[in-house]
Amino acid sequence: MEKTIGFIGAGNMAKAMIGGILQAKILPPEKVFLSNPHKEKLEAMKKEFGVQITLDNKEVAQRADILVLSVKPYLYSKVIQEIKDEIQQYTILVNIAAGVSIESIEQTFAKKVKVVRVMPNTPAQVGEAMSCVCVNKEVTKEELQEVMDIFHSFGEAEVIDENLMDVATGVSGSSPAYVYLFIEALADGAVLEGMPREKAYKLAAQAVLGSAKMVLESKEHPAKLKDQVCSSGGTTIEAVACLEKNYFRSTVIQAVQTATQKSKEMGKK
Ligand SMILES: NC(=O)C1=CN([C@@H]2O[C@H](COP(=O)(O)OP(=O)(O)OC[C@H]3O[C@@H](n4cnc5c(N)ncnc54)[C@H](O)[C@@H]3O)[C@@H](O)[C@H]2O)C=CC1
Ligand SMILES: O=C(O)[C@@H]1CCC=N1
Repeated sequence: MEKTIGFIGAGNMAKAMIGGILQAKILPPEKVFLSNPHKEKLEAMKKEFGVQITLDNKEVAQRADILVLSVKPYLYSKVIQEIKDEIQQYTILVNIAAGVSIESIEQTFAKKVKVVRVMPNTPAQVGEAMSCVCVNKEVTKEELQEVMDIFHSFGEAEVIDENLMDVATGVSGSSPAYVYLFIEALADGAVLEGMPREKAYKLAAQAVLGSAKMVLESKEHPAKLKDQVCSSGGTTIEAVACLEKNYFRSTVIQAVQTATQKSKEMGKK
């Protein structure tokens, strides 16, 4: 890719995306720019990835053709005020913040600006992200394709309507955390029954990975795949009954709803 990419904010999501981009070799580290107020954080990222670092957000805004605002949502308007005069007509601004709408960004700029809103997730770091993408009308089809190429380089990416961004946050942006809780709990159960912890994490994580792959590749309904595991009068149905009795699915449904509502609330502020 000819373009440069910049990240303002060197936190978890920037690290995951940079890791994914460099692993996929879609851009060399010299074309990746990164700013953050903490020198140590930047130096650690330089050491790990070889990217270009600076304490100056404006410098990244000047040098990036595609500029990812990877700061917390509440810092968006402050950072935009700081960099808005550095943005070129051709700069594509990528908004990855939970609850921050395209319209609110357009209003902060008070001039025409190309905005891509994305909800990625941290498995970007290992090339297995799920990113949901929408754009404003200033972004051309070719520019959307370039942005999609970046997000496809470290996982799956899909264009969705902006009104689905809050629920996309609930079901995929936030959900790696729920899955890690599940893996941790699976492993704790195994440790309780006497398995060494490291082995328990491996077994639990591989079971989750394999099951997810089955859903994606077989295209079967998850309930059918579940039925294939549950032998009549066997071990699994005992565990499934226990999960049902303790509101497992209902709790997960409520968790997705809660994250979605929170994203909506954040958008109203
Ligand atoms: N962590 C995740 O799984 C996901 C996060 N997001 C979004 O990504 C954005 C970043 O989230 P995280 O990386 O998790 O947060 P984080 O807290 O890990 O990273 C934010 C970084 O911004 C830096 N920062 C603070 N003030 C700054 C300023 N004025 N200029 C430049 N940098 C500044 C902080 O030092 C920190 O390194 C958020 O808007 C979040 O909603 C979206 C999808 C998933
Ligand atoms: O917790 C958050 O607000 C961010 C957005 C999705 C994942 N992390």
